[in-house]
Amino acid sequence: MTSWKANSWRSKSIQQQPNYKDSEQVNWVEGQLRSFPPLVFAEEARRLQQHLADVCQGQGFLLQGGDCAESFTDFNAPKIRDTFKVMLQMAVVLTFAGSCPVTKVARMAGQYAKPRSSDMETIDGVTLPSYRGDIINGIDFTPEAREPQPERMLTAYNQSAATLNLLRAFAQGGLADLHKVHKWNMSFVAANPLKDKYRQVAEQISETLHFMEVLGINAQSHPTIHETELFTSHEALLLPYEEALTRIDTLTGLPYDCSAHMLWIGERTRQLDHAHIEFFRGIHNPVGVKIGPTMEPDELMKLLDVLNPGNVPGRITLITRMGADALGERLPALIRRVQREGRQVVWSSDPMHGNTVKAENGLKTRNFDAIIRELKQFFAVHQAENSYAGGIHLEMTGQDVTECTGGAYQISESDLAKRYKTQCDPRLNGDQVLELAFLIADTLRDARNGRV
Ligand SMILES: O=C[C@H](O)[C@H](O)COP(=O)(O)O
Ligand SMILES: C=C(OP(=O)(O)O)C(=O)O
Ligand SMILES: [Mn+2]
Repeated sequence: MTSWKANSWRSKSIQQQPNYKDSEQVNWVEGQLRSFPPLVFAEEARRLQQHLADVCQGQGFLLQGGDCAESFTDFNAPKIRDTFKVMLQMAVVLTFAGSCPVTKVARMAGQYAKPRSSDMETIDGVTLPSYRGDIINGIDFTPEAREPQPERMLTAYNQSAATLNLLRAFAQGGLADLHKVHKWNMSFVAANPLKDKYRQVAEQISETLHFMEVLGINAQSHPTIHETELFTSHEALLLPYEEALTRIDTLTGLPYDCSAHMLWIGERTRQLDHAHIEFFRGIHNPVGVKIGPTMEPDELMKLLDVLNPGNVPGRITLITRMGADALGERLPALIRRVQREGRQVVWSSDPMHGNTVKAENGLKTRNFDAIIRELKQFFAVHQAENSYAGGIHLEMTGQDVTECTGGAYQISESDLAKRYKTQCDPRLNGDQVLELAFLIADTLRDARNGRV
């Protein structure tokens, strides 16, 4: 294999990139980004990889989630706070159910570039380039907005820095206090129409916290009760941006993409001989790979050979997004091959992207039951294959949007337009995503007990 450089992807074929008109402006923006400080520290990425290595061994669980696409305009503290809170609330339920540490990785502070099914969009007979995420072009349906603008990379950097700053403050400044998070969960259960379903787990957690208090385990004796650790991630789609934030770590001398702790490769850009795989093979961050229903075992092995030649645990997270109907048929062969060849991977389930449908009114949506069905099948298939189902990957927000149908509040297709705010794909709202955590609590507990 040829030697790797942060820019060696440039000699390969590439998918899903913008066509910038002004290449001098692109060069200038890249120069600016190269001169800016990294957003994360390589040591943090190694720490996340260690957590993921534990998940590989069945000693933890990965919770990854956030917007499909972050927005430049809908950017404010309550929005960041609400998603942060709901992730913590889910993590408490999953930690309790699985009796294992839950590693939290947000799709935040950098999730701005979107691959699209079609390069063009047509509305009422007018055809324009598709929206590709705020780091590339604007969502408004006008020729000006849809023109890719390189300076958007600078806004994305600045906004990522501000988001990360607030997340770090929330994580360490007291908002993450375990007792507080549990109180929010109790309020969620009390208000939910299906409260009887969720009450038992919530009460068991209350009893456990009370027991800990009695033993003197509190925030004074154990400061970790008062804080948490949250990592960031996004799809590293826009390679000029990712290249410019790739730095040599002074401690190890190795290249890390310092735009986030974890980066993933999308389903549409994982061609073995293309640019994204070339870029990813050289960075040392933990890496996710989206795996759709067409993936074959041979191809998966080749991908792992390139991305993780040393078979290092925690380096690779395989994020399956096959759809509730295809997963049962497609996943077992991949698991068997991974096991037969002794490959170290975290298996995570994205139950969102294989279950997208178009509602009658034309809005993209996903049904809550289909999402739960894919998740439950993911756990069942792993259990049947004696493999460890190590994580979930969700498009979600803490806010009260109406983008996915179903859940206890029975959002119907006709409700979708009420608060449909996503920039790209439909997200689970705060209530739906907590329900999901409570609903899979038993499944996770059984899966982990089956293994022990
Ligand atoms: O988030 C993922 C993709 O960008 C998204 O699912 C593509 O959506 P599209 O089919 O509307 O292009
Ligand atoms: C683009 C995404 O997913 P996928 O590559 O799996 O379609 C995404 O996670 O938003
Ligand atoms: Mn998406």
